[in-house]
Amino acid sequence: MWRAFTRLIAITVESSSSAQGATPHRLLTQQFQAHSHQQINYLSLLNNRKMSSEKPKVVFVLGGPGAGKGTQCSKIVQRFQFTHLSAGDLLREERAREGSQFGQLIEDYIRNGQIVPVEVTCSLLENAMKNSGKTRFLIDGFPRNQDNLDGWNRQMDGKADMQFVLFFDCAEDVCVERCLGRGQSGSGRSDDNMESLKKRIQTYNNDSLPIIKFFEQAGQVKTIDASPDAEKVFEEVERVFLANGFQ
Ligand SMILES: Nc1ncnc2c1ncn2[C@@H]1O[C@H](COP(=O)(O)OP(=O)(O)O)[C@@H](O)[C@H]1O
Ligand SMILES: O=c1ccn([C@@H]2O[C@H](COP(=O)(O)OP(=O)(O)O)[C@@H](O)[C@H]2O)c(=O)[nH]1
Repeated sequence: MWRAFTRLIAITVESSSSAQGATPHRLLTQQFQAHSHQQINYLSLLNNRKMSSEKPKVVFVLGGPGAGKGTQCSKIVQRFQFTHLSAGDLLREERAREGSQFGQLIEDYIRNGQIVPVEVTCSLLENAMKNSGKTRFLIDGFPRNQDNLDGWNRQMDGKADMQFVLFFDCAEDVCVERCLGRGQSGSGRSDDNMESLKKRIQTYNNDSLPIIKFFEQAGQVKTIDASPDAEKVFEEVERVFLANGFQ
């Protein structure tokens, strides 16, 4: 049945532009929701370690594709005691995992610049948090839309303390240039090309920016100008962490 489902997804992606009033994302999500309930449980079963008794502290790291989130997270990890969890990397790992039931689904979403249903992403994040045995996390590239935010609140309610959102503010043309540069220097990513990038940017503007605005209205966003070179950007980042009590 799952194979039939993934085939259906591929067909849906191809043909959905002609479907009346239905975006590819909506169709994919509907198909996913209709079939996912039995499939998803195994992700929860992957974890068999217990989380430490201290409630984990989480910083959400957001910004456009190529804004420099991953680059800055590596620097934060070197300077402060944080564990970096990139939602995109976890999805790519799951896609590559032999026997994964979600491989094709993840690939379809990523290539189309769309956002994977939260049940998959949030389970991967929660498992990674538990398995790390650590208590301070940078959650990079998540939550990216309302579905992500709702899913996180549902699944992680009472299990983690979100400290703030680190937002890398970066002009669209700079983001595009950086992603294409990353593709040319051998990222091997199936979405570091102009065609996927257009869709990723559209998704970012339509779905992710409203989430950043939501956090901003709640006074939870620390905005960093991501346009200077990486060292300069990190000077600002470091200031934010120090000002928020991290050593
Ligand atoms: N401040 C910066 N200035 C110039 N290039 C950068 C900067 N930060 C990151 N890059 C480069 O841009 C590309 C995207 O950075 P990355 O950290 O992977 O972004 P993201 O995780 O936001 O997608 C990489 O090739 C990286 O080396
Ligand atoms: O929570 C997430 C994070 C990533 N993605 C998918 O993974 C892609 C790459 O995300 P990543 O954060 O790795 O890269 P970025 O777009 O920020 O460069 C996105 O376009 C989405 O298709 C997703 O569906 N949910």
